[in-house]
Amino acid sequence: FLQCQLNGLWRNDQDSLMEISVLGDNGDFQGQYLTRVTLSGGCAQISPLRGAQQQLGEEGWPTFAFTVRWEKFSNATTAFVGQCFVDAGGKEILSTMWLLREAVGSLEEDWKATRVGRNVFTRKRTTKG
Ligand SMILES: O=C1C=CC(=NNc2ccccc2C(=O)O)C=C1
Repeated sequence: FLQCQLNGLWRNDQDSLMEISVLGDNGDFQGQYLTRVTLSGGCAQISPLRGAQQQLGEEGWPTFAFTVRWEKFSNATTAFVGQCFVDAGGKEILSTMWLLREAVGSLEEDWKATRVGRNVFTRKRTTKG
């Protein structure tokens, strides 16, 4: 499918923006993540992301995974896994689940260091339409 190529600009439920720019020929990709949320109440930050997607060509929609290393404010990392779908109206969505790992001060606190959630990304309309 021509659709569900991951490169481009995506937006999630929290209104964060993700730009996937470099697609390697082995399914690797890189990009930037502009988060709208912070754990410490700081301002929005741009953080690097790296991932890999399945290369399916014509059949099926690719599964992928990527990690965001949150810059500056926090010693935290999020891993997203998901799949790209095209809905009945031809709209592409990235349906993902994520694990957010926050640094904690001791092994005793390790139990509370990882959060999990769902996130859906849709393409951000660019002016090019
Ligand atoms: O300093 C930080 C630390 C964690 C963050 N997590 N963001 C996320 C975690 C899970 C899903 C979506 C987001 C998001 O920012 O959109 C953001 C900034």
